[in-house]
Amino acid sequence: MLTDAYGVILSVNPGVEPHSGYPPKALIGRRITCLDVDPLHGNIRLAVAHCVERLRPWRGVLLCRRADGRLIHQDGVFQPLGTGRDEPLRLLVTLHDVTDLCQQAQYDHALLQRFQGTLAQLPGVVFQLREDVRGELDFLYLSDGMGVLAGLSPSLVMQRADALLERMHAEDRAALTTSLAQSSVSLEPWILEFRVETFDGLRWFEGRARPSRRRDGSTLWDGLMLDITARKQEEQRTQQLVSTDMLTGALNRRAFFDFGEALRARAARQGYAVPLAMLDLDHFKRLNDTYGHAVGDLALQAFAATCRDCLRPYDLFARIGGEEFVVMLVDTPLDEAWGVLDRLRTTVEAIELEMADTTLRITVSLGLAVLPPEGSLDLALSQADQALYRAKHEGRNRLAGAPNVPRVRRDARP
Ligand SMILES: Nc1nc2c(ncn2[C@@H]2O[C@H](COP(=O)(O)OP(=O)(O)OP(=O)(O)O)[C@@H](O)[C@H]2O)c(=O)[nH]1
Repeated sequence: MLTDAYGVILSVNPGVEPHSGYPPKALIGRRITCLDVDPLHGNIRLAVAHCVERLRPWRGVLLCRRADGRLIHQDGVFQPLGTGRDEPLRLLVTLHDVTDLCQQAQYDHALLQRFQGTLAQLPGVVFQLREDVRGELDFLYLSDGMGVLAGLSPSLVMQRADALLERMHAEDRAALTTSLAQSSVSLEPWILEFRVETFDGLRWFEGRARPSRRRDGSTLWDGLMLDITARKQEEQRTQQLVSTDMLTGALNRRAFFDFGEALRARAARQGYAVPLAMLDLDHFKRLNDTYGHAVGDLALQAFAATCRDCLRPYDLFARIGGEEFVVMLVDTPLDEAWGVLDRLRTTVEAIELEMADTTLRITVSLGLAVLPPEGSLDLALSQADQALYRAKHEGRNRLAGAPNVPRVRRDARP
């Protein structure tokens, strides 16, 4: 349709009737603002003013009222014509009914809002992660759970995936790289448990996602991260219960063979030997018989606590029999092992168990063997046991080495 500079309709094409409901004749001579749902303040008035003042086209969505009163959305284009000096200014106006499109957009928007509301309520983080062909990772989407669970703003992590990766536990970061690479090649689901440093300390997460390959060669994972800290703590408590000797707090026999085997495999891979010692309290039957089983228990507890103090947290220390213990010294050269165990022996010797009318002392005998890189744990244990037997035989309260474990004097100092 064509209007003058005041928006008065000069001519219309017949197509105006189906979507406005007005016969063309009924519109000629009226202001075009009569089509607007709000003739005084609506967008049609603004569009006309814009074109007249700036002599530039205007485009936008107009909310109009049809002749039958029904509201419709129109995509309106207002184009100024005749902008020369002698020509009167006219406006060429085209209107397209986009009501269906707008309703669809409103519906989609409402759906999206509901969907995002639901995502925000989930006890986890919904994410979409992309790995491009150069192996660079970036999050295309992260739900608000990222902020709630890890204290990291989703938009920050979307800008820079490293903001999350840098907070991951170093061991888990390596596992993440490996597991994503495997999932990307095989297109098998990705699953990983990992730790993240959050505002609330170190927390455990479980990530699960399905990969898909995109046309540009990148891989896209759609998935979920859940906070599994409570479950992990429970698992750790249970694991501790089943692997710990209740009386002394040392690892029990079963745990020793589990962890010892893992330690053996790691040492074999890395090609180093592990010193291994058997420890047995001396004349323990006599102590039990003289002072009673309860005092014997106290002695075992004091002994185990002393051993823990003398060893490093990552050495393996376990009670494998009544008053029999075993130690595996991690990352320790054999000559140092002599020194460590000698110090342990003398520290045990210095334990004073205060009784009502006396002070009890205990001693320990030790047998040292070595688990070579390709050796067997059972064989090393039996060699340590034979060395222990020799220590007992030679008078107790001493450290003896298996035949293949020569004593190195310089490190045998207390
Ligand atoms: N109090 C207490 N005693 C235990 C426990 N487990 C084993 N024993 C006792 O430890 C003693 C071990 O005695 P033996 O194997 O004869 O050895 P020993 O008396 O220490 O003699 P040597 O090893 O030759 O110095 C036995 O009397 C067991 O009953 C325990 O959990 N608590």
